[in-house]
Amino acid sequence: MRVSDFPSDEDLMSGAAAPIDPVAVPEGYRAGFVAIVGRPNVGKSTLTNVLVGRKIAITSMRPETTRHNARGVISRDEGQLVIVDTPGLHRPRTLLGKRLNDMAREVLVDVDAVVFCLPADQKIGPGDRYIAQELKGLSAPVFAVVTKADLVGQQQLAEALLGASQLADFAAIIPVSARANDTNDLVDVLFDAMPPSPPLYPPEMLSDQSDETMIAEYVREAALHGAREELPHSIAVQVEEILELPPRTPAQREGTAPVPLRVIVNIFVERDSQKGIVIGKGGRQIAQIRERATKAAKRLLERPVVLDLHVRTAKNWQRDPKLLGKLGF
Ligand SMILES: Nc1nc2c(ncn2[C@@H]2O[C@H](COP(=O)(O)OP(=O)(O)OP(=O)(O)O)[C@@H](O)[C@H]2O)c(=O)[nH]1
Repeated sequence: MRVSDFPSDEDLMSGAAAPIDPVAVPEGYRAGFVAIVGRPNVGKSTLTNVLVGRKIAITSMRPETTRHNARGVISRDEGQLVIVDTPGLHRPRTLLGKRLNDMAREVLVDVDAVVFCLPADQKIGPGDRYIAQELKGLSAPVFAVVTKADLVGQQQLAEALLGASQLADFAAIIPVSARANDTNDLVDVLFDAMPPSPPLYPPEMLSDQSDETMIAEYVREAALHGAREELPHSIAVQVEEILELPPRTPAQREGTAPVPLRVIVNIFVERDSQKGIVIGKGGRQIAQIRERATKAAKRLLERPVVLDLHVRTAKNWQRDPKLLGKLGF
C-alpha cells in the first residue's frame, strides 16, 4: 500500500477525505488517534507492531531507534484506532534529537489518547519524569502502560504499577506484555476512550508508511542488528529509487508472475572511517544486512527484490540542518 493512497493529514483534519460513506457507519462507532510515548527502548515500537498485527515500526535492542511517526490502524466492527508510534522523548543532545522531540510533540497536540510506556523491569527515572512533565496539560487522557510485564514476577510488577501511580494522575494504569501478546485490556480501554467518529482510514489499511520508508527502515534495522556501539546513531538510510527489472522467466514475460524490483538504497554514515564498519571484513557485514533486509522487503512487496546498497558519507549529518532536511527530518 502506497502513501499516495492515503488521505493527507489536512484532509483528515478537515474531514474532506471522507473515505467511507458516513451513512453506512454503525451507531456508536468510535475512532481516533493514539500516540505511544515513552523513553527510548521501553518497547513502544514492539507494542505498536503487536497491536496492529503487522511490522510497521522497526525495533532493536539499541535505544533511540525510532525516527518517524509510524501510523498503524486497528479496525473492529465497533471502531478504529490509529496508533502513532513516536520517537522517544528525551533531552536532546543533537539537532536530530531536537527534531525527533518536535515530531513527537506535534503528534501529542492532536491525538485522542496517549499511551505512556514505562518498563516493568526498571524503576521510574528522570527520563520518565521529563516526559510526565511534557504530558501535563494535554487535553487527551493519558494511560500509563507498564510494558515488558513478562520480564518480572508478581511482586516487581506490583511495584512497577505503584511507581506509575505515583508519577502522575493517569486515566488508568495497565500492564502489558507485547512479547507474550498480552495487550487485550489495553485495546479495550483505548476503544472506550475514542470519540464518536466515522472511520479515519479504510478498514483494510494497516499502515500509512510508504514502501520506500519501510524498506529504508528494514535496511536500518538490519544494519543496527550487527552494528558496534558507536555506530547506531550515525546511520541514516534512504531509498533512492525502486525500478522494475526486465522480465526474466516465461511466467514473468506472460505477466502471470511479478517481475523483480531493483531497490537502490543509500546507507549514510557520519564519517569516512565508519564506512568500513558497515561494510565489514571482506564485505561480510553488508552482505548480512542485504540478506536480512531483502527478506523483509520481499514480504512487504510480495515479489522478488534485488537490493542495491551503497554506503556513503554525509559528514556530521545529525548536526547539519541541510543534511537533516535532505534525509527527511
Ligand atoms: N521481554 C520483552 N521484551 C520486550 C517487550 N517489548 C519490547 N521488548 C524489547 O525491548 C527492546 C526495545 O524495544 P523497542 O520496541 O524497540 O523500544 P522503543 O521504545 O520503540 O525504542 P526506541 O525506538 O529506542 O524509542 C527490544 O529488544 C524488544 O525486543 C516485551 O513485552 N517483553
